[in-house]
Amino acid sequence: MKYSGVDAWAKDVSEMDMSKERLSIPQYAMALAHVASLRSEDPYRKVGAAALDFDNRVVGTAYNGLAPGFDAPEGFWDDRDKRQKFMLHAEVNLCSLFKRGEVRVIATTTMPCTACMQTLCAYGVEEIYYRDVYKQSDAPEIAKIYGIKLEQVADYPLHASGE
Ligand SMILES: Nc1ccn([C@H]2C[C@H](O)[C@@H](COP(=O)(O)O)O2)c(=O)n1
Repeated sequence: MKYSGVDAWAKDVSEMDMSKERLSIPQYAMALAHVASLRSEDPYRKVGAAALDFDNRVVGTAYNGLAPGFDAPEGFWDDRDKRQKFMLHAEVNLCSLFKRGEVRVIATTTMPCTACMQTLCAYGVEEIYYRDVYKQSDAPEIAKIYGIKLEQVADYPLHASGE
């Protein structure tokens, strides 16, 4: 599949033979995560995440941002280093929606950071899909040692791999 934007995606979908073509579960979860990322208020990096249960039903979606109800003071967004410790990651916000053992699949538009990967392990998540690599993360090493599937998914409606 090749998508280069919402218009191209809409055209492709309208031309798809829906009786034969079907999104895979990772693509489905990533498309949901992508839409959630559009709600992020972080101008530097917008991250979305989606959770599916053991029947592939949607448990919820979330995105990175400030604690609910907190209004950023003037200049808050100007300094990435200063605001970093206050940002709630999409994956942590997602974990606030379920209990351990309720979710099998997570898709997140950015690879989980080390702390979020540890949290996802604690919640019993079995498969994690990410779109963008997050360089300062030990997620691949953590996934390997705990036997969690961690795979990149970059080709899905709204987004084409290589873009
Ligand atoms: N897996 C990730 C990586 C980052 N972020 C968020 C936290 C910040 O809001 C923004 C930028 O993060 P940083 O400055 O740490 O790169 O992205 C996130 O929600 N999930």
